[in-house]
Amino acid sequence: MTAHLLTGVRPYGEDAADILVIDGRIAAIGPEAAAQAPAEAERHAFDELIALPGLVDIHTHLREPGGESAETVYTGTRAAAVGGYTAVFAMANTNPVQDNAGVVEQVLRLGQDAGWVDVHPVGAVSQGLKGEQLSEMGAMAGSAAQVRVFSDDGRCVYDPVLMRRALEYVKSFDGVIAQHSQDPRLTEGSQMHEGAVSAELGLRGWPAVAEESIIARDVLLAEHVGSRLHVCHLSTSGSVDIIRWAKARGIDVTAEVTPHHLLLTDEMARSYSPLYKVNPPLRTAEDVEAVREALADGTIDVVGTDHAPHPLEDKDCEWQAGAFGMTGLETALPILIETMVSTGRMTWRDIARVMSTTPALIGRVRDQGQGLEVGAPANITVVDPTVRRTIDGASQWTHSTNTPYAGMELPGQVIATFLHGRPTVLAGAPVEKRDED
Ligand SMILES: NC(=O)N[C@@H](CC(=O)O)C(=O)O
Ligand SMILES: [Zn+2]
Ligand SMILES: [Zn+2]
Repeated sequence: MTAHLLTGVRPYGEDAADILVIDGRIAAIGPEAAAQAPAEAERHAFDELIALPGLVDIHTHLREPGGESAETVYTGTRAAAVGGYTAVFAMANTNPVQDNAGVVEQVLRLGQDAGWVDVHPVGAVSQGLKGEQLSEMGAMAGSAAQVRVFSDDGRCVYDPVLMRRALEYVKSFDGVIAQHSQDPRLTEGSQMHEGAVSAELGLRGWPAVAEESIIARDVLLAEHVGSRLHVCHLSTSGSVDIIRWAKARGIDVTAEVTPHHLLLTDEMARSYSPLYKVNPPLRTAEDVEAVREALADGTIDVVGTDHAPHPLEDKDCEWQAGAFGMTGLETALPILIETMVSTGRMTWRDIARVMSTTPALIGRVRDQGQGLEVGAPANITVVDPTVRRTIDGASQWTHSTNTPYAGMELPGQVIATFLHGRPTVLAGAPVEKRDED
């Protein structure tokens, strides 16, 4: 038997209550926890700290296989644990692409061997992400990886016929298509959000309509075939309006926003630093306000990090040559505290909903996101919201350093993470898996 007693902690930021964990499950919460704790239980004093259900990232790039110079499953999932995550959905744009049962099972195994978080591989929609032929979605769904989320992320499923077929196909196993909504024709050579700043800087613009037109098409397709659509990294005020309309109409759509689109604007491009180059691009202050409001009112369902590590040479260069993407697993919760909790827009229960419960539901994962309740799997994140830290790319646990928050002071630090009852992070640092685990 393994047992942990978390004392003095505040579930969801509410009244302090001890939590007893036995053999991977929450055995008791409240006054009875200490009384029921076996003598050998490991004790953790977490007075004044906040407990949340383990975070679930619906959108992570782990890069392995093929992109190990940026990240491996090991380093990426270790960064996830340090960020408070207990599960991640690993995007399919690896090399080889996660478009068949063999590759998704390889990523699943790498995740299990690393042991930092549960890794749920995402399957590609199209073979080789080429947007032509459907991938072996059924085989991936039936594989050991039990894939339910399918995405060509990094690329848009542009062909409406292919998109329709994909939406139809995943219905048979309750899957979902996670779309990277970007019209490729309207964004050829685009470098940053199309607006006053791009005009001033002389960088090719990326119009909001390139995102919004695809989302509008896709919600109508999802309605037509009666299937489930997830919109990745929504970034504009117009996209929020379309999702609000679609939900009011009863369309089965969920939407995601990234931490960076909740905090940063296209003004950052004035630095010409590719650290701020991301897909979709950073938008205007009005868009930031719209996505904050939409996350608070439930129009946007979840926060996905879109953690996109890149090797230094792809970011330490001029803007035009830089790669799109920024790391995010270790800064997501601090940014949510900064933008949504400290501002009074969301409670800790709301944070648990958008960063744990709903992402697990969208991905049809049963042993995550269940909340801090007796009998639930003991996936628990313990956070100190009062600490303020200056972010420094070199001291993060991800293998890459392309964080846009370097030098920025952000609130909150994850002190501990428990994955199915086993600590993966203690005192803010990762804990290696022991043989007896
Ligand atoms: N977000 C990004 O800017 N980049 C992602 C791809 C993606 O999420 O579209 C990547 O794989 O690097
Ligand atoms: Zn994308
Ligand atoms: Zn992505």
